[in-house]
Amino acid sequence: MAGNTFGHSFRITTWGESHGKALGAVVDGTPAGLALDEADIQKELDRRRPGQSAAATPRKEKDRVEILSGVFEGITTGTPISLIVYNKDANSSSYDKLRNKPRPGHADFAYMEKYGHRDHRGGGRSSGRETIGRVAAGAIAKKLLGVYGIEVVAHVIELGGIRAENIDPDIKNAIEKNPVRCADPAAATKMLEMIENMRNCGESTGGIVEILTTGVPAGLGEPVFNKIDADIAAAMMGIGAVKGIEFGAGFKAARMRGSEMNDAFEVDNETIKPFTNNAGGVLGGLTTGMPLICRCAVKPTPSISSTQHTADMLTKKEEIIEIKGRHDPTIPPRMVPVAEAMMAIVLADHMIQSGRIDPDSILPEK
Ligand SMILES: Cc1cc2nc3c(=O)[nH]c(=O)nc-3n(C[C@H](O)[C@H](O)[C@H](O)COP(=O)(O)O)c2cc1C
Ligand SMILES: C=C(O[C@@H]1CC(C(=O)O)=C[C@@H](OP(=O)(O)O)[C@H]1O)C(=O)O
Repeated sequence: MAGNTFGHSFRITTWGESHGKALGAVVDGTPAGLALDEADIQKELDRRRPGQSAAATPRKEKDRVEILSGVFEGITTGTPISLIVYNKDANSSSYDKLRNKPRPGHADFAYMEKYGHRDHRGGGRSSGRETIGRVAAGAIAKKLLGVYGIEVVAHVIELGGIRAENIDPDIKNAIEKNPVRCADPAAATKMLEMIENMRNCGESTGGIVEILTTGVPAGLGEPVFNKIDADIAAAMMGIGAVKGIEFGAGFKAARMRGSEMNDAFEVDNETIKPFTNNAGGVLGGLTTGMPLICRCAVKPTPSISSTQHTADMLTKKEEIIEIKGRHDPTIPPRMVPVAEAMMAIVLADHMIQSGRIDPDSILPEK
């Protein structure tokens, strides 16, 4: 399968570059009968778009989406859904000097080694702007999952070494109250100060994004290949700047005893369920019916304004660069809607693959 496409039964292809004419997605496999309009998709793109706060790149884009196909009279037809967002505020001049000088930590060098020719403006295809297509497609997946009571919420739990301690239980609303999308307001204030300090000294910072999914039925996934956790890991690792993923107790599990790690079972109203959720809602590649919990480690933004060593790929001479332009001082807050979208896409894919989507139940009542 080509590198621009993800999924099996619910399949997305993203296309476009950061400074090209437009970006978008083609979504294949949405069942017919789902109520869908541009507002459903715009709502998610508005959470992703740049230029909204001191925690994000100052590039100003409205990121207005148009649905080109696959929806008639506000209802999906089961045919490919094509989505487009035009670039309006690409400022490519700051990239002229970088054409042959790869930015350390970005994809410039690896793309040149693979293709020998690339759109260097704004990082081209390797830009975080590619996530427009993911978030637009994810909005459709979220709408579909909503019919079945499945909800995905992501939030920033660590940034620049500052950890969220007192997390508001109403994470979904709490994260919309601060630009770092952390559900602990005190930690969010410190994180914002940290971002500002880093920016002032030409630096950037990374962090951890947690993705929580509730309402997932037990038994979703496959037992050997296409394990649900393997598919989620591939989805999350496919987002730029993600360097690691863990489920439930995650890396801490390596230091736990079996008796601590195992989620013992209890019976509640004749329903068997585990007391605890160190497994993060997955055992044997299948969901357990407990909330799905995973976390992604996000590296610091590679484009920083401090001087850095690089080399000119034409002259083969060492060079010093100072990167100008508009960059995210940190990526985790911007990752939140993207990680939610990728989780929703994997779950919608598995719901469809396993025959759990009933076309009669998604058709809105007349
Ligand atoms: C939403 C989002 C926004 C990003 N913003 C920036 C940015 O402003 N500047 C930058 O240099 N990298 C940014 N990145 C990271 C690069 O896209 C990423 O590091 C690059 O593609 C190399 O991929 P890798 O880090 O996964 O190896 C962003 C990534 C995402 C997902
Ligand atoms: C514009 C967005 O983020 C961009 C992600 C990005 C990168 O290298 O990933 C680099 C910057 O883009 P440019 O240099 O083209 O202005 C960011 O502003 C966006 O997410 O919409």
